[in-house]
Formats: sequence, C-alpha cells, structure tokens
Amino acid sequence: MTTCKSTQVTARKRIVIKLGGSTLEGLNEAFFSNFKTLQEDGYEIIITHGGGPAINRELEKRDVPSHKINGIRVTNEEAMEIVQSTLIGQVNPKLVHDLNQAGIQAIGLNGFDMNLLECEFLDFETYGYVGEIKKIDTAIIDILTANNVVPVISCIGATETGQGLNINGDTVASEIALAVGAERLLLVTDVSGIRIGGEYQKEVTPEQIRQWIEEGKITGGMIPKVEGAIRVLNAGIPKVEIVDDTLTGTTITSKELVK
Ligand SMILES: Nc1ncnc2c1ncn2[C@@H]1O[C@H](COP(=O)(O)OP(=O)(O)O)[C@@H](O)[C@H]1O
Ligand SMILES: CC(=O)N[C@@H](CCC(=O)OP(=O)(O)O)C(=O)O
Repeated sequence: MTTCKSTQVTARKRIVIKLGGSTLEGLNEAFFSNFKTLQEDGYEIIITHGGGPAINRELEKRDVPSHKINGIRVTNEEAMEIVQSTLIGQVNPKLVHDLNQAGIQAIGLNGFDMNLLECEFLDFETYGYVGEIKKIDTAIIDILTANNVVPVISCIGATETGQGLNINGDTVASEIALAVGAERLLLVTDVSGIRIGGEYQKEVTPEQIRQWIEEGKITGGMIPKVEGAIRVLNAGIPKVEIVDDTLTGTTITSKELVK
C-alpha cells in the first residue's frame, strides 16, 4: 500500500480509535470522558468504526445470506449495497450525532471522501466485493484534525472507477493508524481484550498471538484485530490495545519482530 500525505507537518500526537459495531449501540459516559481526557492530553483523535451487528440485521431483514471467513464477510453485489447504505447511511451519522451530543466536534467520512481509501478487489472469487486498501490520502484527516474536528471514518473503500467495496473495520483502523503515523491504536470491542483459557490477557506478544491462532484459541472477529495489530507493530508503532469501552483490555507489544 502507498500512502499520500499532505505537506502539513504535525508534531502532535495522534491516536486512532476503532469502535466495533458491537460497542456502537451503547457507548457509555466512561467512554466519552476517557475520550475528552485523551484530547486534553494533547492527542489528535481519529475514529474509525465497524457496524457488523447493524449490517447483520439489514441483511436478515432482506433475506440476503452472508458468511465470514476468518472474520472477513463474503460480500455479494446485493450485500454490498446493504453494507454501504448501512455503514454510511445509518451507523456513521448515528455515531457522529452521539459524539457531537457529547460535546466532541465530529464529522463523518468514508473511503470516497477526497480519495481517502483507494482500493482494489481483495480476491473477487473468494470474497466478492471486499476491498484491499492500495492508497490512503490523509489530506482530509490533516485538515480536520488541524481544526480540532474528529474524523469519523466508516470502512467503505472506493475503486478508481468508483465502485464501493467492503473492508473489515479492524483492517481500516490499522491501515489508517499507519498512514497518519499514529502513536497509539485502540481497538474498542465488546470484550475486555484477548481471552485465553477463560482469562483476559494484560500484555501479549505477536509470537503468542500466532500460536493462539494456530491452536484455535483466537478465532472469528478477533483475527482481523490481531492481524492488523501485528502489521502496525511491525511498522514501528510500539503498542496496540484491544479494549472494552472503559478502555480496559489487552496490550500487544512488539517485544520481538514477526515477519
Ligand atoms: N481469544 C479471544 N478472546 C476474546 N474474544 C475472542 C477471542 N476469539 C474470538 N473472539 C471473539 O471476537 C469477538 C470480537 O470481534 P467482533 O465481534 O468482530 O467485534 P467488533 O464488532 O468489535 O469488531 C468477541 O466478541 C469474541 O466473540
Ligand atoms: C469485509 C468485512 O468483514 N467487513 C465488515 C465491515 C464492518 C465491520 O468490520 O464491523 P465490526 O467492526 O463491527 O466487526 C462486515 O461486513 O461486517
């Protein structure tokens, strides 16, 4: 993937926070107050989000079957229209509204806006209308964060010809974190981090993660999170956190480098 950065040079600390679809329906006071503390600590915040449960509901309503392979939704043409309209038309404005109501200036974006997420098909035969990010143009993010506005990015990418493609929310979060040179990546989800043998783990390494995937102890929606985390760590971002909406959970640190 190549990254287009605007000429603006910023010395400010950046944090990317990804909100999983399962958390979006009940963000609590603690979340908003943690959010404001991060802003007061000098972080420029960039939000990305998923919307899996809302998408599932819409697909069910219209009797469109869908399934996932390792956390990635196989998306046919009909499902694609539903995914795009649900994320851009429902989930994104609801989240932007909630943030604005909490006194946080926020604006909604998707991959079409100023060529934010340029994609190609990941593997049409296997996944259908799922995108692989080829280029991120951070210009709109720079403009907004320079003006203390929080970009809220939904995980819809666009091909050069203007076809919308579905991208997993965790993948968008990690690629955006890399493109904006984030200091921290927080993946907020419905569990308090990685749970192994019934216990939430406080700190883990990429090597442990690889082993747990092989052993079938990390599955489903946790897989794109940890895979994105490893990519981000390998690129030099020191830690990735998988947390619940009180920001409690697992820290993944790069104590050793994984290829
Ligand atoms: N080892 C694990 N520890 C914690 N959660 C796991 C693990 N393996 C699989 N999961 C699943 O991953 C889910 C989180 O992923 P997902 O449902 O995609 O959330 P989100 O919508 O926040 O992206 C958890 O609810 C849990 O069911
Ligand atoms: C390709 C792919 O898997 N897209 C995801 C996009 C939404 C998402 O990632 O939502 P969560 O963050 O709530 O899981 C999907 O269709 O469910």
